[in-house]
Amino acid sequence: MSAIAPTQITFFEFLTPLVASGQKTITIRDFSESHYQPGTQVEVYTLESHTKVCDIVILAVEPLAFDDINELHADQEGLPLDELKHLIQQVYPDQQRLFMISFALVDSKVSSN
Ligand SMILES: CC(=O)Nc1ccn([C@H]2C[C@H](O)[C@@H](CO)O2)c(=O)n1
Repeated sequence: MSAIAPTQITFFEFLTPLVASGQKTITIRDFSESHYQPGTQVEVYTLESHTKVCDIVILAVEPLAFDDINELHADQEGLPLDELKHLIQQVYPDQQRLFMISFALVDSKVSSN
């Protein structure tokens, strides 16, 4: 039996401009936050104030070991590699088994035609 896919995701507020601008295209989470389904649309909220930021569509969810996080991941996260690894160690201490969630920004602009 498959679990119901989540329809919301939170990011630290300081990271949400990167998500809303389309610069951040992945996030690395632990197993408990890995149950997103490719093809689903997900609402993005700030963690601190639960303010809606934008919508994204999930492209893929893939396992990623902490030790395999590299410059390409940092580029996709919009963060320097050392900062990204430090942040992940703070959020998920001593967790080697992580998941890379790839996503695309949903354009919220409505055509006037
Ligand atoms: C509950 C919650 O919002 N947790 C997280 C976990 C991670 N992030 C960010 C930090 C890094 O940029 C990547 C990789 O973990 O995702 C986050 O914003 N919120």
